[in-house]
Amino acid sequence: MNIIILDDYQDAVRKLQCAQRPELQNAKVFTNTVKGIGQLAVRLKDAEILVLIRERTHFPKALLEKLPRLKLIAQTGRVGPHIDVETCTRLGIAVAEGVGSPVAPAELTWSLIMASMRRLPQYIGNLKHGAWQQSGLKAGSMPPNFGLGLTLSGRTLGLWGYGRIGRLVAGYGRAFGMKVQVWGSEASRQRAVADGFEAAASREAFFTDADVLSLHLRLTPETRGLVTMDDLSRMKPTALLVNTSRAELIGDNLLVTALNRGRPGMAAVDVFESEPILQGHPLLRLENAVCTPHIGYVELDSYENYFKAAFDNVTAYLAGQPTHIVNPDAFKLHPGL
Ligand SMILES: NC(=O)C1=CN([C@@H]2O[C@H](COP(=O)(O)OP(=O)(O)OC[C@H]3O[C@@H](n4cnc5c(N)ncnc54)[C@H](O)[C@@H]3O)[C@@H](O)[C@H]2O)C=CC1
Ligand SMILES: O=C(O)C(=O)COP(=O)(O)O
Repeated sequence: MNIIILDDYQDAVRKLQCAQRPELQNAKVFTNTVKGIGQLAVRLKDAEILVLIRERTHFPKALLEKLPRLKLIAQTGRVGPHIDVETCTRLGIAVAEGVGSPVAPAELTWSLIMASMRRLPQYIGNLKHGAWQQSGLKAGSMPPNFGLGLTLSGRTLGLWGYGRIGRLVAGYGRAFGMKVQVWGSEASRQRAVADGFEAAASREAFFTDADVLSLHLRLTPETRGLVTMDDLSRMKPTALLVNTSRAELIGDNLLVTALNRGRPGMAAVDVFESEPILQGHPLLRLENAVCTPHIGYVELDSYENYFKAAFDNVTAYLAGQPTHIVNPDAFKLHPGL
């Protein structure tokens, strides 16, 4: 089988020692992302199995129809709107998802919360340049009171979304003595209440009350642009907004405008509308923004469970026992694989 692995710019394949899986030994690995349909069609024309590392390459109908040999797309993580699954089913292309553990992204969220609330990136950066700032950061162009961090205990942690990651983040918040308030769908709020957390009384109260507000939703047509300027302008000038989910829930420009206005006072983000972001991106220039390069799953345990899950799906498919297929009807075209 002709196997192509796309977008491995975190070197997951080598780190997983895929070379030791005989079935993947001859797989062609691309580390750079190509976006145009024409270029992709050339790159992928012989592919029978495609492994997608994350979701950087999109597979709309126009591209899928140009890949006549394709039988399987195996994706790290959940299959999102970047793959036209309906077209895949019609063309007999099976799509498999490889779900990882929510622990690593939940822990990254907490790393960002703790680092940001105590201004660690700023202190560490300044100390490297010789500034011993034991009595707080110098105000400079930063919002008032930004120079002193805040403790978490007794403060309010607002979580929009209570899925696999949100739920873990809530539990860690409880361990820090925070008051956890959940907003989101009725079902999410009910699950949070069943776990002993509070549901926010209203969307307005959710944004007004939070000292730390973190988003844990999936990006869908309904959640794109979900957070508005109205929401952000209700936030406290001392509050921290965290986004490890998807940039499009807010939009980079809106967030930059809100941070420039000082509500919220600070943001910590792992996700951007276009990745990798370019040097000079406005969020990188803001003193009250802490940015990481989409590293929710970038740590050893995840490489072993998250990326491995996608490769296991390829191995199972090749062994004639496909696993984690989201569109089993695709097999109607190729009953014997
Ligand atoms: N920065 C990074 O590297 C990573 C980012 N992510 C992102 O984090 C976000 C959250 O991911 P997860 O927590 O795994 O998503 P999830 O699918 O578990 O939850 C997402 C949403 O679905 C709702 N939901 C989940 N189960 C439900 C149920 N049984 N009933 C009703 N509603 C339910 C949740 O309340 C939440 O609003 C996503 O946007 C994901 O793409 C995930 C992993 C790594
Ligand atoms: O890698 C990411 O950023 C993801 O969002 C993957 O999360 P998922 O495994 O799709 O829930």
